[in-house]
Amino acid sequence: MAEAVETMDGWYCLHDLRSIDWTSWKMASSDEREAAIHEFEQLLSKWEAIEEAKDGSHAVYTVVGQKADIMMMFLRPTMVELNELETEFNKTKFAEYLKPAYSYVSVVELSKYAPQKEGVDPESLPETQARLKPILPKWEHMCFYPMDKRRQGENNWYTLEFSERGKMLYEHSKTGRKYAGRVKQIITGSFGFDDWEWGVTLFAHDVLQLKRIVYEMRFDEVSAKYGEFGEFFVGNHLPKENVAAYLHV
Ligand code: VOV
Repeated sequence: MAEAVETMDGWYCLHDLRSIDWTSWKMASSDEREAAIHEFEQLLSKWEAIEEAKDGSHAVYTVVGQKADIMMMFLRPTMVELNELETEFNKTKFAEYLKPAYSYVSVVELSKYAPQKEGVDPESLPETQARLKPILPKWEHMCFYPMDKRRQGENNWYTLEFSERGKMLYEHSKTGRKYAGRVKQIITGSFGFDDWEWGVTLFAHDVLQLKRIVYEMRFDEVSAKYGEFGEFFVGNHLPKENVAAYLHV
């Protein structure tokens, strides 16, 4: 039997994607629209204060293509807080004009494949804690997709020895490191939480870097042999000060 890797788990994560019902948004009076925008901006300010206090983080992006219009990513210390935040958002006026497009529940995850230093618990290190409870970058572009590791015939990730998986992930990390400063990745685990095994969230200033890293990684053994991918979503940063202009009709 192959051995499971130990994981370190951080903040809980919700990717919440909605489509805007532009018809009913346009039919609303301008007062109603203004009130809905104002209330949403206030909620964004509340989320900013939570981020400032390092009690969570969030990122809001518009989505390119027909799969959704807005993509929100939330991180919170507990699943309960994540649920409360979702419910609070659902009760807003703005949410009345939104239709669910996709959602994904997971938790920020780091695995202990790398050799551990004698007597040092990696989870106690401040740099590990910063990665488990990250403040999401507000870079220009974001891409999100869920993925699995294949369990088919010859290619079954879950029957490979620990050392073999570790070696492949080390090779994977070498490809990733080439993109340092250009792509920031947040890997979230979703075993038991959602339909896929991991969520992959990538941030970039230059959108082409997202295409390049995903393409280049296809040639890493771990992705080439074992990667299975769900739907991809890509979008552009929507800062609070641009919300009113984005929703203007
Ligand atoms: C942006 C760069 C980048 C870098 C530096 C990087 C590094 C690393 C390291 C060091 C490790 C292992 C330890 C840990 O930290 O968990 C991982 C782990 C993981 N990765 Fe990664 N990854 C990147 C980027 C990166 C991308 C773009 C993808 C999507 C793959 C693709 O084909 O579309 C990905 C996936 C994953 C997954 C699903 C895991 C968990 C695997 C498991 O079985 O547990 N990842 N990753």
